[in-house]
Parts: sequence; structure tokens; C-alpha cells
Amino acid sequence: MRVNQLTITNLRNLKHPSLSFSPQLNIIYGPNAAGKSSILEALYVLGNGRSFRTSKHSKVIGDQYNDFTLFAKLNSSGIDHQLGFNRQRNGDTIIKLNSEPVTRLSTLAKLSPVQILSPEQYDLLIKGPSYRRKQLDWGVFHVEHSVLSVWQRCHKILLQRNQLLKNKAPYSDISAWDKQLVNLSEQVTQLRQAYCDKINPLFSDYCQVFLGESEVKIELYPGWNDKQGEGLEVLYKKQFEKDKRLGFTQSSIQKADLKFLLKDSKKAGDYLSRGQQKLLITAFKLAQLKVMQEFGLQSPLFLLDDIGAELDSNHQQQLLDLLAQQPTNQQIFITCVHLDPIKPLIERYKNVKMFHVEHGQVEEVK
Ligand SMILES: Nc1ncnc2c1ncn2[C@@H]1O[C@H](COP(=O)(O)OP(=O)(O)OP(=O)(O)O)[C@@H](O)[C@H]1O
Repeated sequence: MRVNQLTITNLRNLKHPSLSFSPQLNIIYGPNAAGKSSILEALYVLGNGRSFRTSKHSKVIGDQYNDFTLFAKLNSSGIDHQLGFNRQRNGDTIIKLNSEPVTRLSTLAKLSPVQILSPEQYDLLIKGPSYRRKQLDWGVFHVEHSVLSVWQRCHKILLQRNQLLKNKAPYSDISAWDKQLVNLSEQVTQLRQAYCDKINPLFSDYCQVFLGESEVKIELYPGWNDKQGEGLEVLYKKQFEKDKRLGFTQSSIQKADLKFLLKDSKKAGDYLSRGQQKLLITAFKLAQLKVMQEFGLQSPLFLLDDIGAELDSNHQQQLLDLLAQQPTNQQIFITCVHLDPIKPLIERYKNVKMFHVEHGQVEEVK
């Protein structure tokens, strides 16, 4: 996946820049509050239909305007496309792909996958499970698109089951759903587990680089405890009375989590310093990128927001070294305040474009 051109209209402080990108390395630099991250935000919206910085769509629209618009020329799986995205202050969204309306966000996700490493992501270990689950499912989806329909069917049955539990329906009515629910839950779990198995050796290698420690892994918690290996259907039977009291299904794929474990199964979130946690997340994101490159249907855009801000110069250099080894078809976007620390990276790339941003004005620097 590659974005060749992007025109942004009225997104945050960006009025109407029209940018033509390098297929490899793009550096966006300038002082604080210039609008650098807003360019990454626009790229992120192309693949996700939402910002990575806020869930409130209206915050992204430039003050004094009623909507923002993106128009991109991109190449996805070797085919050129034109993608238009418009979001109104009242929440209405119009998406057009090659002039045809698009109604599903999954179309965007398949077309233009985006991987991001930004300061917001460094809280991965201390945030709730839903946040880690999203990261996990993003990766699973991009390796195996079919997971979406399985997940959606599973979710629908869970909703029906929960409604019956709320209505205090008898066990016979509820258990009628259980076989199907168990089957779909197991399919989702197998795909999630397969993804974790792909991530782990790469994650361990990157942790060796950043933390000097390779005995690190992610472990999938499927969403239920089955210590006796009885299977989910038996658990549903055993948990029925409690589920009924609570009015929802306690054990489900929607409770799944990713555990980040160190040597001797120590929890990374409890043990690592804040700085080490950042390095661990960086390693995880790089491993996710590599899995996409090796097993995904296409490589995502890789966005690195504020690359210099959170890592010391040693680790920053290690990250830059790894970026310099990326495949030539990997498109990368980096924002930074100062160019000096990333000059060695720029020198190692053949195809680099640099954009200077100040007060929302973007200028390509030759
Ligand atoms: N809805 C909005 N309308 C107009 N301006 C906005 C809006 N939201 C944020 N801004 C402003 O847009 C500017 C750009 O912010 P952005 O986060 O993109 O800057 P940045 O260059 O990445 O800065 P930093 O280096 O400090 O992270 C900021 O001055 C911010 O106050």
C-alpha cells in the first residue's frame, strides 16, 4: 500500500495542503504545534475512518469549518485508486472509492492498512484490555480478512445470548445458541493464537535489540479461564446461573486480552520502567509491521509520530537503523521537530521527500 498524493482540506490547522509523497521515506518536520501530526492523522483516517488521537470526530475538523475532506491517490495491491473522504460536523461521512460510494469501514481497512507508532501508543500496557485487543485484532484482520465475518457472527450471537440472559430466559432457550457461539469463538481464538505465534519470534528479536532481553513474549488470554480443559460449552453450562444474575456472558472473545510477559512470566507492565515499556511497545509495533510484510495481503503505511520525543538517543539510533533496513516497497512517514538526529537515516534512503510544516503551511523541501 502506498499513498502517492494527498490533498487535505480543513483538518485541524491544515487549510488545503496538496502533498506528493515518496514511495519510501517521507520526513515531516517543523516546530511544535505546526501541524505535523495532523498530516499523519489524515493518513490514518484514510485506513481507519477515524483519528488515532481522539474518538470525537468534530475535534479533527478545523475550527470555523463544517467539515474536513481528504482526497488521495493511492496504490493498493498494485492497483491505482482514488479515495475521497469527507466528514461533517454532524457526524455524516461520505467516502468514495474511484467515484463509487463506500459504506463499510472494512473496505477502507482492506484498501489502505496503516500502522502507527505514536506517543499515544506507549500506554498500551497500562490501558484496559480493549485497547490491546484492538491492536491484536487489527493484526489478525490484516493477515486473515475472513476473521471479520466470523467475529461479526460471533458478536451477533453474543448480543442475542445476553438479551436472553437479561430477560431471565431458561437455560434450554439460552443453551440453544451455545454450540454455534462456541464454534465461532474457537475460530476467532485460533486465528488470534496463530497471529500471536507469528509475532512472538519477531517480537523477541526486536526486544533483544531494544531491551537486551529476548525472553519476552505475548500470550493470548482468550476471554475465559479453562484451567481444567473442559471446553467453553461446559463453562457456559457451569457459569449459567452467574451469567443470568449478571445479565451477560462472562466468558467471551470480547474479554480477550494480550499479556506481555518477561522472563519467568513476570508481567511487563508491573516490572518495566516507563522508558522500557516504550521500547517494548516499539518492538511490538515493529513485529506487527514485519508480520504484515511477511504474511499480510499487503504492507501497511508505517507512521512514526514524534520519533525523537520519547526515546533516548541510543535507542532512537537503534530504531533508525531498523527503519533503514525496511524493504524498499515499505512507505514510511516520520514526524520530528529537528532533522539533525535523523540525518543518517535520510542519507541511507534513495527516495526521500521532506516537508517543512509551520503554522499549518506545508512546503516540500528539495
Ligand atoms: N480543530 C482544530 N482546528 C484548528 N486548529 C486545531 C484544531 N485542533 C488542533 N488544532 C491546532 O493545530 C495545531 C497542529 O497540531 P499538531 O498536533 O498537528 O502539531 P505538531 O506539529 O504535531 O506539534 P508537536 O510537535 O507539538 O506534536 C496545533 O496548534 C493545535 O492547537
